[in-house]
Amino acid sequence: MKIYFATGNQNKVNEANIILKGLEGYELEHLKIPYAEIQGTLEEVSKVGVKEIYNKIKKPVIVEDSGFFIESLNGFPGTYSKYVQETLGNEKILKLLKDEENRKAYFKTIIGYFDGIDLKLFRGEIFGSVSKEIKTSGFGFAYDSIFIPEGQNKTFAEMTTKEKSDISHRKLAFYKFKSYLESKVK
Ligand SMILES: O=c1[nH]c(=O)c2ncn([C@@H]3O[C@H](COP(=O)(O)OP(=O)(O)OP(=O)(O)O)[C@@H](O)[C@H]3O)c2[nH]1
Ligand SMILES: [Mg+2]
Repeated sequence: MKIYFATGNQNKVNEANIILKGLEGYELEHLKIPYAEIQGTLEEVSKVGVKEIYNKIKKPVIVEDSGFFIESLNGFPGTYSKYVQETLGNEKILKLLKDEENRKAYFKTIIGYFDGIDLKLFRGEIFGSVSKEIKTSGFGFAYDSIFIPEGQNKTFAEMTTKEKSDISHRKLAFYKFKSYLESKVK
């Protein structure tokens, strides 16, 4: 069965394909249809977005809304992560955190699934800290070069996409989605 993934972010599709590798009976197809991202939580954006796309294609579909949340900045940039990444960027984010002791941060992903009957949300989060400098080996995207997952000594951008996808917020959310799909097949 084909499931459509409506996103404008190829990085998400790449990571989702790695995570869902080996899933029997389903095939994920990238759909480059945009959807309105309401001002709200990741959960609200995903719920409204997945219904909007379903109503256009009338086929099982997922959307994914994610964000990067910095504790000492009261959760900023959160649901505005894309806009903040495009306007401020990592250099200025690190400037905001200059001399800040509390470097705690986390990524959160919500996958919204709708097939016309079932509306489901799948959440993934990974906690860690903001690095003191931009560190990359050329992997990852956006905030990956300033985020060090808990228990690791390198940023997401210093990890290969496979290494990141073994532990990321996206992995956890897609893993729950995969378990849900496998339970439907039974
Ligand atoms: O360093 C990062 N590692 C990640 O793994 C990651 N996942 C999301 N993000 C950031 O948060 C925004 C979410 O915005 P977002 O979920 O609306 O995605 P998007 O607008 O890029 O695509 P989409 O909405 O078409 O799916 C994105 O633009 C990125 O800046 C990430 N940053
Ligand atoms: Mg978006």
